Amino acid sequence: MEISIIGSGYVGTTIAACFADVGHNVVNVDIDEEIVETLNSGNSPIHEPSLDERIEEHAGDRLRATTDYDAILDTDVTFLALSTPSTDDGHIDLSVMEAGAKSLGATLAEKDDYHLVVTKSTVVPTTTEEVIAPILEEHSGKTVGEDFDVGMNPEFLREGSAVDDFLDPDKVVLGSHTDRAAERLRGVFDPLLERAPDASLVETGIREAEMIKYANNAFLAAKISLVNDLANICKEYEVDTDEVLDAIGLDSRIGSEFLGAGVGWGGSCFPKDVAAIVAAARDVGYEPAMLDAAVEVNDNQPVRMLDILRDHADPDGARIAVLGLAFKPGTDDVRNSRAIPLIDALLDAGADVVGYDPVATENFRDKFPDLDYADSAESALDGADAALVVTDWDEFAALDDEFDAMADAVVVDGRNIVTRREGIVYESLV
Ligand SMILES: NC(=O)C1=CN([C@@H]2O[C@H](COP(=O)(O)OP(=O)(O)OC[C@H]3O[C@@H](n4cnc5c(N)ncnc54)[C@H](O)[C@@H]3O)[C@@H](O)[C@H]2O)C=CC1
Ligand SMILES: O=C(O)[C@H]1O[C@H](OP(=O)(O)OP(=O)(O)OC[C@H]2O[C@@H](n3ccc(=O)[nH]c3=O)[C@H](O)[C@@H]2O)[C@H](O)[C@@H](O)[C@@H]1O
Repeated sequence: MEISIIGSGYVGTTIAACFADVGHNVVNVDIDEEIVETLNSGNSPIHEPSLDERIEEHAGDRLRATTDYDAILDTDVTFLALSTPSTDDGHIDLSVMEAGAKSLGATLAEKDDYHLVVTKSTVVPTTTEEVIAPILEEHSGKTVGEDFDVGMNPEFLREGSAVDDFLDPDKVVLGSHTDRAAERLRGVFDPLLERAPDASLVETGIREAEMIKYANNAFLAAKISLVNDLANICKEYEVDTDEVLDAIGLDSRIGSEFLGAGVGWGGSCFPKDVAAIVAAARDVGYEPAMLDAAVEVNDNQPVRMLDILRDHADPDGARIAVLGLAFKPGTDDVRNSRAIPLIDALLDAGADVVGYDPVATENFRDKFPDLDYADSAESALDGADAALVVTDWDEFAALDDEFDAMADAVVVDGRNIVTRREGIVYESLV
């Protein structure tokens, strides 16, 4: 099938390379010329395991990129993979989606045959039908349901394992309203589903598909917050948190994944998506008490971590090593990293902070240009009065003698990964 993808960021690039991999011809349309050039030269504009090889293999053949929306005219289906950030009050910001839909609509005016437009981005229920479709109609002069259809296909990939997650998903969710749209969407995913026989296919309505994405992310974020709530109680009662969580994970109704207690969830999606669905709920007069609580628990984990630090060291004037700046291991992404509220609070308290991360230092430097950065965990710890472990990188779990070089070997572990031993004052957050 001929597929066009608008937006070649994290999601657009990954799905383009993977669609090419399963045999489709794919064109990425992005306004960023550098991204387009990078893709056309066979390289990946983002860091993601096994993406480079796929782009190198398919670029110039089944995969190409352009800044020209006219490329859409030769395709059967267009995916909108544009960013959907938050406004200051937490609502979804649709301005990028609206701009993309306008350009797409104007291009579709020139298309003679039927076309399918699929929202891949995470959008609140009704957006595809009540925002995107009317823009497409206005700018193309065509009628939805007659000349073209809209659909919704939420994405569940994770950063750091995006290619594997996309090619071997738990489920594929296809939202549509007409048989014609459903059939074309199935045609896109058939070759992928043949290669991933364990994946479930969920065919549903458009607003259901939109809500499934939020329900998925909100459930996972709330699961971590509930785990953290329980872990905080464990700590107060001096109960071994790991033993409790391992045991509850054996109940198949609970499951053992996403039970990692600690300093909480960050990243480019959980915080903005939970905020967006909470704001959308309030817009229709519903108070989402569970989701509010999930956010409150998450916001409070860094505060608890600093309280624990204060039990052992006064941050004022102290040199504090922060180990881990990425929002999770395996990525250089620092968006909404838990390190941000922690470092803000440490600086407010008068601490002299030194940060270290195996790969995310440069991205963090953009946010905190004046911070002191170390080029290894060892040098961050050298002479420090205390250390906070914020990201669960394997190399932090392996630290040992390096703690002996600290002025005071106080370690507060926000991810429960450091091995407790003689000679260090060790306290885990949970
Ligand atoms: N990043 C992730 O891990 C996941 C993201 N999502 C959702 O997917 C959507 C896209 O997210 P990302 O790929 O992370 O965004 P991104 O910000 O990485 O990429 C967006 C791309 O769109 C391009 N762009 C902006 N305006 C444009 C226009 N008018 N025409 C053409 N291109 C334009 C930008 O240059 C950029 O390359 C969001 O709704 C996000 O919530 C869903 C699952 C996973
Ligand atoms: O919508 C999205 O963009 C994506 O958001 C998350 O993926 P991602 O943000 O890449 O990373 P996760 O592995 O889910 O981790 C998110 C945050 O939760 C934290 N986390 C995760 C798991 C856990 O057990 N405990 C925990 O604190 C991580 O440290 C991280 O800060 C979802 O897992 C994806 O399914 C979804 O597609």
